[in-house]
Amino acid sequence: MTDEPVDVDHRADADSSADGVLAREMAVEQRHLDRVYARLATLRIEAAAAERAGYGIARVGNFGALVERDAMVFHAAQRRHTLDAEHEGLVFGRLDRLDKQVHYVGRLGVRSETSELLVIDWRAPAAAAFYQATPADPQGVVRRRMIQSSGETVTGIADDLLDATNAPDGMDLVGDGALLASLSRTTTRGMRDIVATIQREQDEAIRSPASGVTIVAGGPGTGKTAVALHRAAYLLYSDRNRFAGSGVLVVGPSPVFVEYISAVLPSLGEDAATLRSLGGLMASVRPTRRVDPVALSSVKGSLRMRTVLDRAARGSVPGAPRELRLLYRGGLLRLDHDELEKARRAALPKGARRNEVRRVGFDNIFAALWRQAPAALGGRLPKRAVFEEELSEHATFRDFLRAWWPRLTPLRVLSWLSDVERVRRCGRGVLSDAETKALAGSFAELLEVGPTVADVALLDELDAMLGQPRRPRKVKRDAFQIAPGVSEVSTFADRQRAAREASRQRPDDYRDYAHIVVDEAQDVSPMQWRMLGRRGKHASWTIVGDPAQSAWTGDQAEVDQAREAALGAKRRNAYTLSTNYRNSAEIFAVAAGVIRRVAPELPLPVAVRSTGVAPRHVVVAAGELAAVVAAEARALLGEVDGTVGVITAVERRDEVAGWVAGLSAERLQTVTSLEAKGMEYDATLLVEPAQILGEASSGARTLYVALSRATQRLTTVSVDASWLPEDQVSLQHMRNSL
Ligand SMILES: Nc1ncnc2c1ncn2[C@@H]1O[C@H](COP(=O)(O)OP(=O)(O)OP(=O)(O)O)[C@@H](O)[C@H]1O
Repeated sequence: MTDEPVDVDHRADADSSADGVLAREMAVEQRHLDRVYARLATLRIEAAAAERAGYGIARVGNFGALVERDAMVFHAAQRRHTLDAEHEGLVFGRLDRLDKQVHYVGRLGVRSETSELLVIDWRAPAAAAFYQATPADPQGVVRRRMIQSSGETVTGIADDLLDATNAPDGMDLVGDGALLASLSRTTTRGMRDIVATIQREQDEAIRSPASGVTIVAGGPGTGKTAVALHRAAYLLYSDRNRFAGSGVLVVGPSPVFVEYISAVLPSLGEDAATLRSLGGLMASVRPTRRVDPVALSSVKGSLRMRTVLDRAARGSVPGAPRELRLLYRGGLLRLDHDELEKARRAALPKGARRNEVRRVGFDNIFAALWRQAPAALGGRLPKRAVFEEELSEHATFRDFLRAWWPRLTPLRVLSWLSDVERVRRCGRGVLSDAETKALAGSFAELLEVGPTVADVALLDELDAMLGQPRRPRKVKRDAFQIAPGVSEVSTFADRQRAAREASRQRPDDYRDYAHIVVDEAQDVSPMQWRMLGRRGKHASWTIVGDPAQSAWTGDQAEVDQAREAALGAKRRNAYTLSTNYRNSAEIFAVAAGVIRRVAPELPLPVAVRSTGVAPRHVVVAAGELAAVVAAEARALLGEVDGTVGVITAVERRDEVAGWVAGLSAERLQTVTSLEAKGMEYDATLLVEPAQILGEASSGARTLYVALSRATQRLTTVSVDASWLPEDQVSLQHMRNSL
């Protein structure tokens, strides 16, 4: 990499007023941007042509040509891919270094036709100083400049002087902080990348070592999700073969959340990561919106369910034949219930997978029948091979085997647990009476209504316990067969291409990810950790979460145990984020008041932005709730340009959604307190917060989440105002009639 200085223009005789300096500096940056975009246009044309030509060379097929093709196709394909990505804000930073070099930082690296470095990719080591340098530790940077642009036009610049002693004469400083400007912008439906304003503590977590387990903690709005996504992009950049080849899986709490974050990686030019919600990890299962009560989902998430499921998976099949009676060669062959049970148990030693040892069960039946055949058949007894062959073709016998040891699906086994007596048998010693009844009741709805999110981890566990029926093996495709007759494993371009191909061709139940990012990790249950662990046996991990926002009401020791088992003995790298970039200070004060009541010692992040607008707490009579909620939602839509989130207790969601139906569908979303996890809106309207508080023993933490979703406006509407922190009571607006 050459670090030649690029064209810098400091004209001493120019206008020295603030506006004059700003205009001059913006013109300097505009000239650079023009150069970059012109170069980009050429590169785009060249890339398309080079790729076509490169594959033309490949068809010639000799070794020298392949090497040449390698270079051409690699650069061309990579370029075309990145050049086609979104380029708004392509160049967003500039570093003036002590050694007089000037580096521009942007979404991708761009060189001039003479290999001069016009832009450094933000993920490259040379760009790290843009995020990490401070006046206390300038890292060789004299001035850091943020460049804002719209399309291809520079719209603003903002400077930090990092090394005043070494600043050259005539170095101008302009602008206000770009971070605060970016925080005050309007929220759209999707999350946006923060590549231009990543802060130092965030950058350290993003660039944490690729191997091992990176753990990022921090309160609401500290950028944990943003860090997790930028880290995925960083890993894909730093070792594309490994991470794009075997895949990066990003897991979030809900489909609403996954939709919210889905645009961030593509905006960074990365589309190789797989995004899934916790309920969407099994390709064959789609959970419904049915939600388990918090206490029940803690039972379903508990490791105790392993015992229950294991017993269910190994138990007898409901409705299976209790005896076998077979007329064969004029004799009666008969196995009673005890003999059938013996054959089943002998085929299922501990750890055996039922679908995989089906053949052993069948063999046991043949053996038991053969033992009694001499007595039943006398002189008509054939040789054993003939006996087995004839039985295998005997229709009644085949029907019996199918009914006695069917191929089982996880859904079928779980639905057996709708029978309360079976749950009692399978749960002996691990489930209370109340838990037994609640589980059976919930599984009764499984076949009719569909599984809940917590059921998915149970189905996945059963899938692992039951195993796959044996299937003929498919011929394995050679990932490095790049074209018919052209096969090689040694060139970078091929690996690159194979990696991209691999991500497209990954099977639905793919499990061998190179890296797994888990967001909102505080809400992952022990059974869900096991489900994640099965998908990353050889993976490195990024775990992002905030224990204070957890809705888990079960045994914390179980969570720790399951999580440690999933992550394995890999090295841990821990980071803590301390600034809340989302909430205005006024809004976060309400959330802080709620969490302080249950966790007075908890370190809380600092909200850096103040809007001067106090949250609005409206107290109404029960009969007025619907009308006031609709009126307040309408008011918020008028006050902010962006999104409004209406947040309710789980059981009220549909009712409240009905109250605000008809208001802006693009800008307003009604979500439950649990769906609100990780989300962000310009304004939020909390309906009856006391009900969220009372939903479960984790109610205060869930209310803390709900109260910390808004960037600009927070309104609460309560019939029961007892939840209000004391310092907020004076702000409440009593309202008895409309
Ligand atoms: N360095 C930054 N520059 C600009 N915006 C930022 C920065 N860091 C975070 N943000 C913004 O702050 C908001 C909160 O970030 P994010 O959702 O990642 O926080 P979080 O820690 O995951 O929050 P929570 O735990 O509450 O879900 C987002 O809008 C994000 O874009």
